[in-house]
Amino acid sequence: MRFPTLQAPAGPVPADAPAWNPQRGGAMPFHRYRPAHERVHVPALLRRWPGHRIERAPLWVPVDLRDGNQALAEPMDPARKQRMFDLFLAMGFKEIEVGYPSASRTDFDFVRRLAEQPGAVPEDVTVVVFTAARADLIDRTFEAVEGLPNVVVHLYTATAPLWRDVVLGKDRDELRALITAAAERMARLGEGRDGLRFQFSPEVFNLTEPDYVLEVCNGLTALWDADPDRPVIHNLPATVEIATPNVYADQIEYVDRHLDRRDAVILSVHPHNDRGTGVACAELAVLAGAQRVEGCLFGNGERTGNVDLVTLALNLHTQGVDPMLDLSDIDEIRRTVEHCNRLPVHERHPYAGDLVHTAFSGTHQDAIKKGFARHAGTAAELGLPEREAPWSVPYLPIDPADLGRDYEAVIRVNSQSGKGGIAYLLQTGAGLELPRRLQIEFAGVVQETTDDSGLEITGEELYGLFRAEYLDAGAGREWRVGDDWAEVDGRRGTGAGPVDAVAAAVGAEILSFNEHAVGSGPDAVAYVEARIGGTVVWGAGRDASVLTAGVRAVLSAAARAGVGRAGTDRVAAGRLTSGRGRA
Ligand SMILES: CC(=O)SCCNC(=O)CCNC(=O)[C@H](O)C(C)(C)COP(=O)(O)OP(=O)(O)OC[C@H]1O[C@@H](n2cnc3c(N)ncnc32)[C@H](O)[C@@H]1OP(=O)(O)O
Ligand SMILES: CC(C)C(=O)C(=O)O
Repeated sequence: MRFPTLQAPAGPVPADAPAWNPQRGGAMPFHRYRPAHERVHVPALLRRWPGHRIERAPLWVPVDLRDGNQALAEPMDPARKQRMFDLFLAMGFKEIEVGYPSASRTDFDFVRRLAEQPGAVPEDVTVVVFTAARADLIDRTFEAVEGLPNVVVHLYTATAPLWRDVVLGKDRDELRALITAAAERMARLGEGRDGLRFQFSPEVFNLTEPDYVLEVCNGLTALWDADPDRPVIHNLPATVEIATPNVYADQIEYVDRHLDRRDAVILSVHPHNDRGTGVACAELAVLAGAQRVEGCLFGNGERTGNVDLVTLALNLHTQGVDPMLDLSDIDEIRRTVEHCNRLPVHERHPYAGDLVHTAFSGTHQDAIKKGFARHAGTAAELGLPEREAPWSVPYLPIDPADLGRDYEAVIRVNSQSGKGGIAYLLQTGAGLELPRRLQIEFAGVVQETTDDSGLEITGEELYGLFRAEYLDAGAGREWRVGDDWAEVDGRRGTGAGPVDAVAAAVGAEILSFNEHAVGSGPDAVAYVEARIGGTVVWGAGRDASVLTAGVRAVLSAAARAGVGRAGTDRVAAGRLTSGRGRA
């Protein structure tokens, strides 16, 4: 274990490093690996994909019940499989890979139940089943799908040189012969069956020579006699992600442009996420010509997972493209997937994590608060409900409401928060609209508390702090007022109105005064900024009477300036008993 004595790498600074970059290398055995472009050569290509845009959703195919399932320590039991399948239907998937029926009894029985239970598979939904290129497995697969009206039988074999050599022990020709024999068997078993289509995956496509992929795929297109009404699916997996996404896009575009009977082929992709770029690979592949994407919800799958279909779909949504899936209750989807997979979805997972719409930091909160206000204004101007108005709020790429979430978690306060977030929570939680300078003053109070505790503070706790600091500050004082006079604890003052008169009675000069009703409830809140004894302080009061709220705000400011706090000022000593109010 080197960590306790970890030192900066000792290697030399590369000769061509610019002066501003003093990094030294040599700490990691990187020389053991070869770059992707040496492992797979994509023939020269005048790329078109960089200039394309994604303007419609590809055909989505969830493979959670097969590829996702084979990655679980505890594979799904039949109840969990059914629950996941029902979720896919509810979300609007039209093609669903349901298992590897020749591999296990659970999968076989699950497919049989779908075939035998009336109405288990809606008419417009196609079931995909997976098989290796082995006669016994293919036969069992066809047994499983007997009676299903719309089926894709998905054949796979690894085609990359390392797999040919190490795993299958076959050269290119021998492997092509094995695939062809399997495909012929499938064609024979499927003869005369309506609603049956075929899919082929050259596993580890991304490490396979492109000309070999074309040789095999074009051979199968011909063998299965694909046509536009009964297209074949060629699915090109990045089984183990090994290169930057642009390399995958080049590979897909190359195949797209060289496939035979292109209109009789659905070009599909199946990215994994070993480099953390599965989503980018899928998106660039669609730019490059892919029409169908296989993946798993929230990116479950072998090793670092399959590409995440939820992220892909919502990436489209946030670009104004119909994702063609219903993701409007993301938390229910997440809960179901967590239940079925017995794996948690990370708090930072795109779109779905618990924390992904939450800002803790001050400047982000300030921007979001302003963004919400602007959004409400825009909606009003357009005469649209806020849920319908165009969305453009800083730091929130999606309206959480589109995913069935409320705004409660959007702003949360801790020691890194500023006035904007605090004001937002007081506004949304307690209906208080603090004037800007009071926001600044109160933020200091909050900061002291959160710095001391190191903890987050909830909206309720914030209101408690505000009440203790301001609303209760002037409590315990006796006062009465007339139109232009006031008496506070026996001290008299006069002014243009009762609140002015109270200010005069406690020796305060009012610099600003604001009041508003609290939501649709009976209470009003008043805020006073006052100069008292040379200091400027804020006070706030709350009451069902606007007048009382105003008086209390002045008394609160006075108390906070040290005037009238019990034991600190002589007016606190004597109480009038005939007053009209008690602060
Ligand atoms: C990238 C992917 O996701 S591929 C899908 C992988 N999924 C799974 O493996 C889950 C389910 N699989 C299983 O339960 C089992 O592997 C079974 C039941 C299908 C087969 O089990 P077994 O007969 O015991 O074989 P085993 O699992 O050892 O498979 C390896 C054999 O299949 C061969 N093989 C591997 N892939 C393929 C293929 N696509 N087509 C034909 N043969 C293949 C291997 O070369 C090896 O053959 P060998 O025994 O002659 O050396
Ligand atoms: C065989 C294909 C579809 C696959 O699961 C993979 O390559 O990951």
